[in-house]
Amino acid sequence: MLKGKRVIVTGASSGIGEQMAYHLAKMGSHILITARTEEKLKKVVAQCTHLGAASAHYIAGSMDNLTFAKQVVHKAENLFGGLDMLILNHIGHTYFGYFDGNVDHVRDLLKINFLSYATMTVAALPMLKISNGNIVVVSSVAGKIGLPLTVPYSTTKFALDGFFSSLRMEFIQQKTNVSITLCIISYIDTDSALKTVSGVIQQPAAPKEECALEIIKGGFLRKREVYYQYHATKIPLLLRDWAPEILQSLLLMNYNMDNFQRKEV
Ligand SMILES: NC(=O)C1=CN([C@@H]2O[C@H](COP(=O)(O)OP(=O)(O)OC[C@H]3O[C@@H](n4cnc5c(N)ncnc54)[C@H](OP(=O)(O)O)[C@@H]3O)[C@@H](O)[C@H]2O)C=CC1
Ligand SMILES: C[C@H](CCC(=O)O)[C@H]1CC[C@H]2[C@@H]3C(=O)C[C@@H]4C[C@H](O)CC[C@]4(C)[C@H]3CC[C@]12C
Repeated sequence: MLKGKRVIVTGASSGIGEQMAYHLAKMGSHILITARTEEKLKKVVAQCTHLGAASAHYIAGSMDNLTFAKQVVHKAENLFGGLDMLILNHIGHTYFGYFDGNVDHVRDLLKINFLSYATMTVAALPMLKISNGNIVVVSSVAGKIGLPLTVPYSTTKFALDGFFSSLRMEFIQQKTNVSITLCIISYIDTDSALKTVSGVIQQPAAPKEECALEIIKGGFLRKREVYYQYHATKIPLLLRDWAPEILQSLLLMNYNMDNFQRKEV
C-alpha cells in the first residue's frame, strides 16, 4: 500500500520503529530512518535494502537537539524531493519508578518526546501539503490514562494528544489535506519494555511486528486514532470517563509491586 511512497521513521534503530522500517521496505517504500546509534541504523538500512525498499537511508543524531530534528526533514527533502508520510516514534531515556521530584528531567524528556515531534511536523508540513500526506504519532495508553511509575513519560505523551488533536481540528477548518493519526499502544514485546516492566506488569506483551503493521495501516488509511491491542486500549478508554474508579482498581491490579525495583529505560 506504500509502494514508492517517501517515508521518515524516527526511533527506527530498535523496537517498533525498526519493525515499521522492515514493513515499509517490504512494501517498496523510500525510507529515511533516524536514531542516535549509527551502527544499529546501518544494519537496519542494510536489512531494508535486502527486503526490497525502493531506497533506504539513515541519519544519526539525538532529538534533544531541535536543529537535528529539522535536519532530518531537510535530508528527506534532498533525498526524495518530497515526503508522503512522517512517522514520529522515538522516545528518550527515562525511568520506570515513582516520581522522584526531578522536574528538570520532565523538561528534558518533553524536548525529546514532544517538542522534537512538533518541530519535525512544522518542518515537514509544506511537503506533506503537496503530497496530501500523513503524520503518524506513536503514543501510548499512558498518553490517555494516568498510570503509576511513568510520570515523566506519561506527561510527554499527554502533550502529544493536546498538540496533535488540536492541530487535526485546525487542518479540517483550514481544509489542509494532511492526516494525523495518533496511535494508542498497550504493552509491546520490545527489548526495552520487557527489560523494564516484566515481573511487575501482569498482562502479556503484544508482538512488535503486528503492532508496527497496525500503525502503518492506520496512517495510510488516514485514521484519527489507532488502538493496539484493541481490547487493552479501547476498553480502558471507554471506562476512563464513565467509571474512572473501576478503571483505577482494574489498572492497579495489573501491577505486582512485590517485584518492583526502579529501572532506567
Ligand atoms: N514498547 C511498549 O510497550 C510501548 C511503546 N510505546 C511507544 O512506541 C514507541 C517505540 O517504543 P519501543 O519500540 O518500545 O522503544 P525502543 O526503546 O525499542 O526504541 C526507541 C528508539 O528511540 C531511539 N532514541 C532513544 N533516545 C533517542 C534520542 N535522544 N534521540 C533520538 N532517538 C532516540 C532509540 O535509538 P537510539 O538509542 O539508537 O537513539 C530507538 O531507536 C515509543 O513512542 C513508545 O512510547 C507505546 C506503548 C507501549
Ligand atoms: C502496563 C501498561 C498497560 C496498562 C493496561 O492495563 O493497559 C503499559 C501501557 C504502556 C506501557 C509503557 C509504555 O507506554 C512504553 C514505555 C516505554 C519503554 O520502552 C518501557 C516501558 C514503558 C514504560 C511501558 C510500561 C508498561 C505500560 C505502562
